[in-house]
Formats: sequence, C-alpha cells, structure tokens
Amino acid sequence: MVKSEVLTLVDQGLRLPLMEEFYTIQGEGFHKGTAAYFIRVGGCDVGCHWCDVKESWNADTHPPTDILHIVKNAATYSDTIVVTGGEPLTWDMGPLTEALKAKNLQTHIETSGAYVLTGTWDWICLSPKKNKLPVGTIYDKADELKVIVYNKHDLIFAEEQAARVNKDCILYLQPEWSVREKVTPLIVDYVMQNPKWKVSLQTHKYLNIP
Ligand SMILES: C[S@@+](CC[C@H](N)C(=O)[O-])C[C@H]1O[C@@H](n2cnc3c(N)ncnc32)[C@H](O)[C@@H]1O
Ligand SMILES: Nc1nc2[nH]cc(C(=O)O)c2c(=O)[nH]1
Ligand code: SF4
Ligand SMILES: [Mg+2]
Repeated sequence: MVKSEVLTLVDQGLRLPLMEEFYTIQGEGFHKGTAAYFIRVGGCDVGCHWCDVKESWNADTHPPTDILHIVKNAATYSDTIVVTGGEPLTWDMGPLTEALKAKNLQTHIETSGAYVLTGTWDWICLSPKKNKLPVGTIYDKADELKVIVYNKHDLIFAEEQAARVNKDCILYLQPEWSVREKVTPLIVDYVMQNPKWKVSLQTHKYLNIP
C-alpha cells in the first residue's frame, strides 16, 4: 500500500500507530489489581516533562497497525482492555472501540483529555495536564480523575480540576514516580485532611510488572 493510503487509514482510525500491547494487572486508579490487556498507541504532543513513556511520543516510530488485528489478538487475553499511549485521543478511537465492543470486551481509556473524546468507553480515566487542559465534554463523562502530583502546586491544580468533573467521578492523587518519596507524605496528609480524595499508586512499578 502506498504511504498516502496508510495515512488515510490512520486518519480514519482504522489503523493506529501501535507501540506495544501487553497483558498485565491494572496498576493505577479504581481498577488497580484487575487483570487487563493494555494497548499502547503512539503519538502525544502534550509534553509532560516527567512522562514515563516518552518513547511513545513520536507516532512515526510506531507501525500503523490494523485495528482488527489488534482486537482479534486482545480478545484472546482478557475481557478488559485498557487503551493508553501516548495520547490515545490524538486518534479517532471510534473504530477501535466499536470492534472491541463487538467482541463484548470492556473498554477502558487512560487519557489527558487534551483532544476531543472519541470512542465508546465503559471506563474513562481522565488525567489532566496543566500544559494542555482537557477539552469538550470529557469532564462530564470521566469515571475517575487522576491528578499526578509532582509538587505542592499540583494540589491546587487538582482542586481546580475536581471542580469541573461530574459528581460521581472518583478523585485520585497519584505521586509522580521520580519524586514519590518526597510527595507521597504530602498526598497522605492531604487525603486525610480532604477525604473526598483517594491515593493512587503506580502499583505495577512496585510489583515489577509492565
Ligand atoms: C503514560 S500516560 C498515557 C495516557 C495519557 N496520555 C495520559 O496522560 O493520561 C498513562 C498514565 O500515566 C500517568 N503518568 C505518566 N507518567 C507518570 C509518572 N512519571 N508518574 C506517575 N504517573 C505518571 C499519566 O498521568 C496517566 O494517568
Ligand atoms: N500495569 C500498568 N498499569 C497501568 N495503568 C495505567 C498505565 C498506563 O501507562 O497508561 C499502566 C501501565 O503502563 N501498566
Ligand atoms: S499526556 Fe500522557 S503520554 Fe503524553 S506526555 Fe503526558 S503523561 Fe506522557
Ligand atoms: Mg504506565
């Protein structure tokens, strides 16, 4: 296939730049501890300086992969599929999630919300970033809000974001991994003082699993 045809398919969400896929335990947030198959789609220009998957950013380094191939494979591993990245909403998530739902799989997304929400989701984890705030109606639809705490100011940002989500959205504060020893005590104090929040840890990193 010629390059322009492939780009059109990516544009339509029929192929996606696939960085990696793996069966593991969801490490973070509400579903932590639950086995799930992860699909990591490349491409992100949000630019978090502490991002733990910077290799995902450049979509051109990840092969444009047929979504039907991705889904057929994913279905052999788990009933729960987590789509992450990169920033999955860089792309049209409609076709991928339709194909996952056609196989009766639970669709979860990890997103910054920096681009318009596409796709059909059973669970939306919104992790807003200061440098590219969420757009559109995702605040109304998020099932969990997961704010990464790198410094004290992020607690103020967390409250600003919590003021925008729907009333059923579950609120999490998650330490940025490289400063976890410094910020975890701050988060612990904050959650005890403000119990609408819960602590989320990247438990997969403690378990030494992907
Ligand atoms: C790599 S991101 C991919 C999905 C999407 N771009 C996003 O940011 O939500 C997956 C999750 O990991 C979180 N994350 C990334 N780097 C982290 C780090 N160094 N420490 C803690 N959480 C991190 C993000 O905030 C997000 O909730
Ligand atoms: N085990 C595991 N849980 C996760 N939860 C969110 C992750 C992500 O990178 O989106 C992630 C990840 O990379 N691994
Ligand atoms: S939005 Fe997500 S993938 Fe993009 S830089 Fe930030 S943490 Fe990394
Ligand atoms: Mg991760």
